[in-house]
Amino acid sequence: MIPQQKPSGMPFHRYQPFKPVDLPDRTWPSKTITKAPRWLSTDLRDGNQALIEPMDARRKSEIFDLLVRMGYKEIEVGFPAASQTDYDFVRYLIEEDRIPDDVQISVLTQAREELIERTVQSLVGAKRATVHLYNATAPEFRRVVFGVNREECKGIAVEGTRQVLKFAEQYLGDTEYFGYEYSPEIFIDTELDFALEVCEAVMDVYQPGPDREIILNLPATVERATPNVYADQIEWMSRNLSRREYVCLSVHPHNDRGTGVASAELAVMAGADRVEGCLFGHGERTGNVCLVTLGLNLFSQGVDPMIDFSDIDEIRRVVEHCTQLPVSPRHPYGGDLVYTAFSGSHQDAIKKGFHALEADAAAAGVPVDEYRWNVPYLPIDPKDVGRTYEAVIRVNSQSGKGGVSYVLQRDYSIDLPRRLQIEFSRVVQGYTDAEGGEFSGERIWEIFTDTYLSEGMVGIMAHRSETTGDGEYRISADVRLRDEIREISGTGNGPISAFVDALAGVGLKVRVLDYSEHALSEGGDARAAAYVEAEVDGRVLWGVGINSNITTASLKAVCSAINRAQS
Ligand SMILES: CC(=O)SCCNC(=O)CCNC(=O)[C@H](O)C(C)(C)COP(=O)(O)OP(=O)(O)OC[C@H]1O[C@@H](n2cnc3c(N)ncnc32)[C@H](O)[C@@H]1OP(=O)(O)O
Ligand SMILES: CC(C)C(=O)C(=O)O
Repeated sequence: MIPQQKPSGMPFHRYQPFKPVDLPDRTWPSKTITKAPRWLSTDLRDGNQALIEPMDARRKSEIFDLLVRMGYKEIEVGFPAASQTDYDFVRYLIEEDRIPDDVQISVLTQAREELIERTVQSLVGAKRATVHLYNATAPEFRRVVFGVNREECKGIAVEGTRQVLKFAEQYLGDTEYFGYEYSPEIFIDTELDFALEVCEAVMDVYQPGPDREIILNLPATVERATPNVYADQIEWMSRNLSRREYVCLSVHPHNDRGTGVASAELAVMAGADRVEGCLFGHGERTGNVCLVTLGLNLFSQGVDPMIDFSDIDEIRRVVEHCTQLPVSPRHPYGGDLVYTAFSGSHQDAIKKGFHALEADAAAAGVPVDEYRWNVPYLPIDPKDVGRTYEAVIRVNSQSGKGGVSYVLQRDYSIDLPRRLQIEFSRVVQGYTDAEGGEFSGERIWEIFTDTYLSEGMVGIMAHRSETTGDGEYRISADVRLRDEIREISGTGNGPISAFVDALAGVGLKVRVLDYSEHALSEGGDARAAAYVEAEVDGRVLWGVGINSNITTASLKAVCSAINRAQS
């Protein structure tokens, strides 16, 4: 019988389901995203206002330069009326000429005259600048926070817009491109007809038109609905807004339900032209939508994100340094562990995937770095974001033969035959079970050498051989047998069988079942590895030999199998 879940006792009756939007002819579910939306980074504003220690000018400047290097063209640089630090930072960017000509900075303000004036003043001398005005429009905010009715709430937005225009005219005569953005804050909880009414009223004042776009930004200030509801809201607004061709419809998802990325993506499918967010999802509470995830999600679908993520670790380092908050090791695309497989079946598939990729690329005559990426468990090639393959396969107690052998091959050029992989991974498993934690390449190599390459009962000191006229192979060898050096000789159809014959003469019975060898390196000091599967005293096990002489390597491998049988 299937176990029955029990009521949790949690006070869920205190919460109400979010009301869906009545939009039966919604079109977004059948859309796909084929080009990057316009991005706005609000790392220096929404991201900054939620830090334990807001960034100082130096840290803000580092983030700004990073965003510019990455290719962001719209950057919200602060809330200048909030603090002297924010104000001074905007002044610094302008006065020190730190803003490239093709970058539009923006600044946020409440709809309060004295704040708007100071905000606009902060922009004097900027070539391109946007003032972003907001006021909360949701019913609960109208009632509790502002104590206003719908008309009065709309009036705040309208009056604020007028004041922005007035002060822009007064202070920003030299600005080459002045932009205006309006956000009905808490849009997600605002009645759609009212959100539309406020946006229309704001547009009536601003008068968008050719070369005079207005950005209407519809924030999921607190993410409270499933992403499909947000998408319906955006599609509804997109369909019903007048002057749509002059409106840049922007979204600003937060991540309270953990679905900020999905909300942004569905919103773009629903008609949003622009997305506001922060690198690695910084921002109020659970954060703003993560721009890294959104960008690289597009990349993974073959769409140019129009942002350069090719050095993800550098991006992460700067963000961690400036925000003084760590990025989770599991963070999509940028976390330490996100291109790593510890578990055996994943490692096996990845290893096979890499081989197949190389073979397919070679067959197609295309460099592997250019070939269509398709490796199991890795949505993108870690190299495309500046990672190496070093950390792709790491070994712990969950790992199987694929992982262990991959690490040996990657770090030591050791290419174990399949049955030896199985045998050795059981050896490693014994250690990982006993010791716990992750095993580095060095540790695995140490176990490998202890297991297969260390001295034992028998060792080969020297050997001489000749081939007789009828193709028989004769060997005589000096072997160390326990503490004695003995000269032994034997014949066979090759060095291994002749050596096995010689060993039989001193009572060591070995039956060789399988053999393989490969070069470990190229050039004058080339070494080879030999692998022998042998039956010794009724046990079947592998031996390994490494030497610059391939015959010596194979005789060592026979000795290694005998020694292992004794242990
Ligand atoms: C969703 C968002 O992220 S919005 C951005 C939020 N970011 C910030 O608030 C950071 C910067 N803010 C600040 O530093 C301060 O709030 C300041 C300097 C702007 C204003 O400070 P204060 O004047 O002390 O006001 P306070 O912070 O208490 O803000 C609340 C007041 O502003 C009013 N208010 C809040 N938002 C708005 C708005 N968008 N438009 C008009 N008035 C607003 C409130 O109704 C309240 O008014 P009341 O005092 O008459 O009740
Ligand atoms: C000011 C607006 C855009 C905001 O930050 C929010 O609603 O989250």
